[in-house]
Amino acid sequence: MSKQNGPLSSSLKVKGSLPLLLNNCCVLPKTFRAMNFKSLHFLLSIITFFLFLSISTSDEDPSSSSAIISRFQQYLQINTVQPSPKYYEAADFIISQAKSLSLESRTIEFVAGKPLVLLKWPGSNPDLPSILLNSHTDVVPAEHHKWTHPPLGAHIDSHGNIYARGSQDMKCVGMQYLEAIRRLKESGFEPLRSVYLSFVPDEEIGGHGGAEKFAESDEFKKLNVAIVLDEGLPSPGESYRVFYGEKSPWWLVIKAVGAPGHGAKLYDNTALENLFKSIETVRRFRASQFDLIKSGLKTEGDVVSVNMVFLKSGTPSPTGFVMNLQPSEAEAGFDVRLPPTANPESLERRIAEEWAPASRNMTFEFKQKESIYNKFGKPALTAIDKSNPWWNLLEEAVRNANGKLANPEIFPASTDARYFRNLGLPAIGFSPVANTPILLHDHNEFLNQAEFLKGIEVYESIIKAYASYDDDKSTESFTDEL
Ligand SMILES: CSCC[C@H](NC(C)=O)C(=O)O
Ligand SMILES: [Zn+2]
Ligand SMILES: [Zn+2]
Repeated sequence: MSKQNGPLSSSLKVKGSLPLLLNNCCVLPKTFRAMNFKSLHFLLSIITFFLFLSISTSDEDPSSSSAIISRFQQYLQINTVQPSPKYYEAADFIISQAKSLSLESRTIEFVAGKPLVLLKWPGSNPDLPSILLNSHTDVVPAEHHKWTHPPLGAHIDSHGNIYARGSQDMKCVGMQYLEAIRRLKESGFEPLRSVYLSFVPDEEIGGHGGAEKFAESDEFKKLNVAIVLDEGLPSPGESYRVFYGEKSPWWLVIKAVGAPGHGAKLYDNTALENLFKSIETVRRFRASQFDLIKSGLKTEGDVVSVNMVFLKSGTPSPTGFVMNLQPSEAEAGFDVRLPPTANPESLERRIAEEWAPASRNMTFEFKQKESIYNKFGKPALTAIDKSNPWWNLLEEAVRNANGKLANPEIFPASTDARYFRNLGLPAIGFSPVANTPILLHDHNEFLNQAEFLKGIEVYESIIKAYASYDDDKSTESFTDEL
């Protein structure tokens, strides 16, 4: 299930080619005479190509901005798009990075074909609980033809914006962790606590084959984790958004049945009429929640969100749908998200009584229904006051890196952090990406290279503060109720 990773073949294989090529250049005049124009041109092209490769791969300082950006581009170019991510390519890349940083690495497959790469920077005091920096390796699909630049190209435009699926969600964060560690190592910093990095599969499809199994595993218990950092969201403004909890997904399907009949006939209780009554009710509820945000009474993280994601009905025919037949069945799917402050019992009653009432012959089922509570029966929230030293350390570390945190929020969707919070562990959602439009799962997802580099400094400050934190209280087991 778990394997220690052995040495990988070097990616700098062209390193020794330069002296050989120079030797060749010395004999060029003799060779010129023997060659026709075509073969000379060919030879010169080869020389130029290898010279370029030698310069770009061997001589570049690995800590230079261009080398850092180039590694980020390489990671973005690996096709880890759901539903067929090339996980082993991503794992090989991460392990090669770990090797260049002298980090220990292990690959664990909780589900066959879905490797989770776990890296370790050992701390000098192994008795102290550790730090876990989590990121997922998979990305959501993209509609290639609707992008300005190919979603797996990692093209950098004239403004320094890097276009790629995963540039915000969340290959940026995975690479920023690694680059921050590179900088800390170069500065001679030695961690007191061990720092782990988990690169997990399948977050975008629920995390069941990745973080969920990891959090439940004995391997995870042995890490003795004190605090988890995971993804947040980009901030359009100057301040970094930060998340101490998240909403729980309830993926709901409502089904209506009714008497079929002629498309021209007006009668009650058709399946689609029944369904539309429900859709109207759901829309009124949605509007009431949205109004609370619009009026400033509540924030996005405080309300229940509900959005219709599919509508299914009709009688198919070879040319489309039968147009003069009212169907006997119809269904609609809703993505409902509950904040940790919601009352799940009351929402479930609302669904049964108002959204899908049996009195209208309606039924409902959940494709996904996650609890808002952790395993101790409490809302899965990370403390953001003095009781949580990791929160204070984060605030201070971001400040020390000349950054500013926005007011902490509830993440409006779901992340793998929930699996760690469910254990009672503190987990903070944070992507050090400011001044950037939120383009997760959108067309033309991009991240500016300067913003990416700035985020590395922020993590450098955070990892340094976390890995140096020496306090007796933090040695308490966090698998106990907080
Ligand atoms: C419910 S698991 C799917 C996870 C996904 N996360 C994000 C950040 O988009 C979501 O909230 O839909
Ligand atoms: Zn993500
Ligand atoms: Zn995502």
